[in-house]
Amino acid sequence: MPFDRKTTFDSKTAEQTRPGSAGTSASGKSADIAAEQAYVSTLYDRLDAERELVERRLTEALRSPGETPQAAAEREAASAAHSERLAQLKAVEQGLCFGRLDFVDGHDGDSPIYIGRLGLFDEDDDYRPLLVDWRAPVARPFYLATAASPQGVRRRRHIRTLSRRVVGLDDEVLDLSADEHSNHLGLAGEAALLAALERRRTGEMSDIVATIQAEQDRIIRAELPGVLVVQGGPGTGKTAVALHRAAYLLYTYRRQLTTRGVLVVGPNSTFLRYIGQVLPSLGETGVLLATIGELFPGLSATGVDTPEAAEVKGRITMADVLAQAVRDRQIVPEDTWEVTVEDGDVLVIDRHMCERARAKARATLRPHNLARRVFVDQLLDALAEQVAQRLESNVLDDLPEIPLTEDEEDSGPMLDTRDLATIRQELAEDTHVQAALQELWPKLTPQELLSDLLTSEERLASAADGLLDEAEWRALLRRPGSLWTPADVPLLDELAELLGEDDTEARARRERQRREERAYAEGVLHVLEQDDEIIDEEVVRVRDVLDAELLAERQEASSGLSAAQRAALDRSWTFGHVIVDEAQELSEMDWRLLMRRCPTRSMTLVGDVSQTSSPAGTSSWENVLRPYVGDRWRLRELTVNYRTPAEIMELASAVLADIDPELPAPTSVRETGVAPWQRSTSPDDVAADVRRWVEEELAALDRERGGGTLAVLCPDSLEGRLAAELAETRDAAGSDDTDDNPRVSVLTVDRAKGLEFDVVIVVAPHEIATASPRGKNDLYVALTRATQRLGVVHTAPPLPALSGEQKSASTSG
Ligand SMILES: Nc1ncnc2c1ncn2[C@@H]1O[C@H](COP(=O)(O)OP(=O)(O)OP(=O)(O)O)[C@@H](O)[C@H]1O
Repeated sequence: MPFDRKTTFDSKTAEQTRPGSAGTSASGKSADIAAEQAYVSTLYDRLDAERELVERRLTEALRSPGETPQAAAEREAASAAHSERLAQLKAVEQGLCFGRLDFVDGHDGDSPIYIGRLGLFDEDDDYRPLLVDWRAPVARPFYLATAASPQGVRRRRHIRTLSRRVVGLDDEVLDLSADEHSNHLGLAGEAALLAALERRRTGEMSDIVATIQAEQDRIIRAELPGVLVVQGGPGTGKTAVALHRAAYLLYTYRRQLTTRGVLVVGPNSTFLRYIGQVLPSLGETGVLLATIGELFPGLSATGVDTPEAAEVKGRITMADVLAQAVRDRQIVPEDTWEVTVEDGDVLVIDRHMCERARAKARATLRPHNLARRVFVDQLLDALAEQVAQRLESNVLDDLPEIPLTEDEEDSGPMLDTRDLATIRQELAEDTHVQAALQELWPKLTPQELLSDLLTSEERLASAADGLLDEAEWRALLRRPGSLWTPADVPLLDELAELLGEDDTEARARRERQRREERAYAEGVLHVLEQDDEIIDEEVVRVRDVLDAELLAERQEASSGLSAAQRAALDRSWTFGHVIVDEAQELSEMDWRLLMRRCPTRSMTLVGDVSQTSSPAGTSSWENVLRPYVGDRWRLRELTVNYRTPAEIMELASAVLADIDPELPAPTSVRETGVAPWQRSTSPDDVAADVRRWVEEELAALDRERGGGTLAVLCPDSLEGRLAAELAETRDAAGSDDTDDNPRVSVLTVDRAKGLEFDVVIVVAPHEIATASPRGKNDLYVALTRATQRLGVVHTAPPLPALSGEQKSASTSG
């Protein structure tokens, strides 16, 4: 029995709920719960007091008049800081304290420490820590200590609470005799972990802060710099780890990350909604959660590409196609152009003039819209020269020809540079000249260029010449007015770089603002220094710890908008750290965009190359990263599956082996004793049969677990039919425990990426597996979404991997 030396008891029975007790009596357990309740209540009192204080400060800040611009800025900064702190204090209400460590004699002053969602201190007792933030180094043994390596810990206690009430305690005594009996997966706080995993699922992910496991903790607390890749099979906690890492980094490297922000990229908006509550529940709100399709401010990418188009758009070759598409817009006319200017004169633009102007503009190596100035200058000079020559010859034509005498000199051109400048200015303002210049070297936005390109056979054929074959570039063609798709976003981003933006004025404005902020910060430092001198000349001078640059930065960071909010509005924002979930789905062009957003390459990439569905996604981390960081990246693996019970994983593993026998399947942490079922039906009856089976499963969920979620996962072709058939069942089942999300969902596999449900019914697996080149990966994803029960509905003969044939073939082979 793995539970020796582990004791679990709850407040209702005060009885141990696990076998092999450490021998605590029922009255002893009640006394323990009562003692912990008293401590936890003190913590909530402290929390309430702190909330009151911050609320008072916030009200005062909002009331302060802010008559001068300086006072108004101070007020805004103070209210933003107080509001953020208040949000943090409110977010930790549930599960404020979840752990306690008792140390062996002589270790850390012998007193236990309590671990929770944030740090609380006793102001009346020299700021003695009452509660330690889970991210603080001193809390680490809570996640890492084992009997073999106890790190001074004698007992680890998980404290279970419901609202503010202590409802149970799980104890582990860490001594070597316990190690003899410990589980083979080396789980910490096993009873608390299993209780968390057994919990009913809602449509929202929960945090795992109370039960983080050692292999996860090492990833969460890995150092900030560099690229860290986390590879792990389904259900190994990659998403959970990624989000807790964001919270840890914000806590540990607050200064660096508050100003630049953290970006978390997820595969789709359903997924972002699913994970949306985890960081706020950990008291962190300064993180931008986005899909790649949301990373071009002001654009909503709601269109859908064909798989062929998505694959081609994701290729790195598209960077060259786009560069060529930009060059194609810098025109040199075959024939001479005649431009009739506003006063009726006809000017000539010839090939030679354009070639020279274009060569000069390109030689600057500036982006298209910035190099345009050079092109325009060159051409205007040439045209002004043409006008000048014409004027001179007109004047000379009108004069009688008088030969020069011997002592007379040719007086040179009749028009001086001022005249030329005037002519040039008139030409620059002439609408016909402007139209010609716009045609030869147009000022372009990324949207204009991409839309022109994707709707024109001629433009595409030219830009793709030598880079894509005809079938490939034809896959990109679309009708004018089509919606933008997520795969367009990295292309638009690339074009934004190639085209550039003439932002001279905006930059001057920003520089002015920065100078003002710095001047303001200097003023604040001056005032603070005077205070210093009045109070105590011996104390460290303010300027020793703060300089105006830093203060200005803080001022900017706290001026109403958080870094995440500012980043969401700014395409060229660079983040302090970027976390990518389901990273295997990103295309080469997506990576190019992300690397631009993170020049320091401080990144955490989590994913599973066995789950890649996107035709543009990757099956090798090395291929993805080599162009950007060579081999300077670290790989960590997660090996334990916390979601999928062993019975379901056995079936899913057969599909994984069919994809590639070398790919390892993670080990399930628990069994449910319920084997997945498989039933067959005809394509005509599938909708009605699935409905019947869904209703049976819902009834079983209600009976056995008092509720829970169910998803039907199906190929695209069946989604509409099944959704219609299940509409009533879905309405009748109502919403999950969060009251927000329906209990029953019908989803295609790409929408179910990263999600989980208590029960999953996979319909038409053969169709899912054959619908795309990575269809078997999709099937593997679908089969690993359930936490309790799985059903498989066949509308064609079962795939060998699911019928067990493959297994028996390989066994007999
Ligand atoms: N240490 C833990 N304590 C409690 N629950 C955990 C722990 N680790 C993971 N889980 C739970 O296991 C489930 C799977 O985690 P998660 O979704 O992060 O896995 P994943 O590796 O991202 O899966 P996939 O690749 O299949 O999307 C979630 O319900 C998560 O809360």
